[in-house]
Order: sequence, then structure tokens, then C-alpha cells
Amino acid sequence: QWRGIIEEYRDRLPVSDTTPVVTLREGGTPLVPAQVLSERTGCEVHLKVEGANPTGSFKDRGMTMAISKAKEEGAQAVICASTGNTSASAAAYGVRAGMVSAVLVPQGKIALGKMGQALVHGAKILQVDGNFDDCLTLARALSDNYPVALVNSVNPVRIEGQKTAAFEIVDMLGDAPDIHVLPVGNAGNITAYWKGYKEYAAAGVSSRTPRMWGFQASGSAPIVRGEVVKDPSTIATAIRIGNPASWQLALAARDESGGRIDEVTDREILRAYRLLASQEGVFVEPASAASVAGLLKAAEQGKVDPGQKIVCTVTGNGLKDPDWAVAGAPQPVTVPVDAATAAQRLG
Ligand SMILES: Cc1ncc(COP(=O)(O)O)c(/C=C/C(=O)C(=O)O)c1O
Repeated sequence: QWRGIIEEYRDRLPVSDTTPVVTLREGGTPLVPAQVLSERTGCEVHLKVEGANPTGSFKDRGMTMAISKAKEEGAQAVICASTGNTSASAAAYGVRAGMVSAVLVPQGKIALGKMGQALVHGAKILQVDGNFDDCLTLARALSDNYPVALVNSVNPVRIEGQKTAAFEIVDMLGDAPDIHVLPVGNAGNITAYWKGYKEYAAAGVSSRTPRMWGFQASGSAPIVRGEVVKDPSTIATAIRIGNPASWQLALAARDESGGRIDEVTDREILRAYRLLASQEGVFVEPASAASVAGLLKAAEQGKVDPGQKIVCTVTGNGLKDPDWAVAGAPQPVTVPVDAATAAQRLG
């Protein structure tokens, strides 16, 4: 049985035999062939479905590491700023470790499912009248002045845990892809994937590293603009971040890999969101669709050479943000109960 990412990749992680392993058996997520995207691009496209993690997003990879190390250091409480998925994950792993979790989230900008997770796991929730960046500033100040471990991706062990997704992709595909596509918010994940791919190539497990393609939402694209976005805005609330903590590391991943960091509009995100659900059968939250939106846009611009191996990470489960799924729901209609009429209506 899959033992979780620390046990599966122990020799490539900063853990020792005395590190307590706090796990929900995260990782080992599906790498799903994307038939429609492969046809559209003339490439072999796979989706790394990170919504299949225990709390429904890739954050669990970093959180098993961060909480395990915090426990090893004797922490009794953890704190994080979050657009929702980090806090959901910190809350769940905090329970496993017997710790108190405090989470700071931007008032009114956290998806319903994520808020529910933090609440039901018993986290102490502070809704901050500001955006994610304000929450992170506050979380850092609190962890500097109180005995709580900061578990945001500014904490390097988060990056260590998250790099295991790249290991899994190489282990499953047999080599690194030509291109790896993913959404970019605080930029921890693109940093982590690049680290993982580099380590595997250096170890000779893979023969190459991929070009890293990151996509930000147009209304929240500081790395694309080259400046902090004071008031980021996008329906993809998970990546509504104006001042990424790992900005420089993301630039390094882009440049060292010969990749790119570009933007996609909310409309393009929603188009990809609907295509994934209605044509690939994969339900993701809006921010996750930014990777596929970016790939489709690049293909339409003729920037995708055919015949390549491409992996798109879809970072969170669609159930996190149910409002978008029901946004276009048809009005309920009352149907006369007899079968003939009902069959007619379904026809
Ligand atoms: C679904 C989903 N997709 C993509 C991202 C962007 O990853 P990073 O570029 O590593 O930040 C996030 C990030 C969420 C948080 O930053 C948080 O939860 O506080 C996410 O939840």
C-alpha cells in the first residue's frame, strides 16, 4: 500500500529515523492521459490530478513535511496564511499531530469547501480584512513573536515535500516530460517541481528536465507584469496573490528550464475548467484549470510543437469551490411523473 510521500521518498527528503511521520498517506496521485488535450495539441498530454490528495490539493505534500518537522522540533501550534488550500491542509495535518492550527484567510475570498475544511478540523480561523499578501505579512509577524511554527511555502520543508510530485511523474512516465505546465500563485509549487526534476536528472533517474510553463491569472499576474499587483483580482481565488513569496525562485525555475511564466484570463480559465469536466471527466477548482488554459492558449498561438510529452498539474479538487460548478445550473423543472413524459424530457 502507498505509505505517503515521506516513506516513499525518505532518502531524498530532510528527515531522519527520529523524525515523527505525520501523514494522511498523501501523494501517489493519478497521472491521467488527457485524450481531448492530446488531440487538440498533437502531443501526449497527461494530467497530474492533485485533487486526489487527502485534503483535495497538492498542499498535502508540503504539509506532511512541515507538520512532521514542526512536531520534531516540539512545536505545539502552527500558523499559516492561506487562500484556502494551505489552511485546509494545515488544519487536517495539525489534528493528526495533536497541534493547534491557526489560519489567516482573506475575508470573503476563500472558497466554501476550503472554509468548511478548516472549520470542521477545528482550526482557529482569522478572517483578515485584506488580501492573501496581508495575511502572509501578519502570519510571519505572529510566528516571529509567538511560539508557533509558520507552515507557509516560505518554509523550505514545504518545497521539499512538494517536489515529490516531480519524482512521481518521472517514476510513472519513465522519464521527465518535455514540458511541465502548472498554475502559479505564491510560486512555491513551480519552485518545488523544478527542484524535484533537477534532483532526479542529477541522480541519473531521468535523462532530461522539462521546460517549466507557469500560468498566472491576468488580474493577478505580478511575475508576468514584473511588479507587485496591489489589488489582485480573479475568480481563481486560490491564485489571487499579488506578491508571491517565491518570486525569485520562480524566475530561476523559468530561466534555468528554458520555460515561461505567462497569463490566462478568467474567461480562458473557465473555458478550460468546463472542458476538463465535460470532456476529460476531471473536476478541478478554477485555479487548477489555469495550467490547461495556458496550454490551450499556447497551442492556439502555435507555440506547442507536436509530438511532445506534456504534463499539466491540476492542483485542487473541483469540490473545493462548488459555487462555480453550480453557476450555470439549469433551473429546476417539475416534470409530470409519468415515464413517457419524463423520457420525452430527457430525450
Ligand atoms: C488549487 C491551487 N492551485 C494553485 C495554487 C498556486 O500554487 P503556488 O504557486 O505554490 O502558490 C494554489 C495555492 C494556494 C495557496 O497559496 C494557499 O492555499 O494559500 C492552490 O490552492
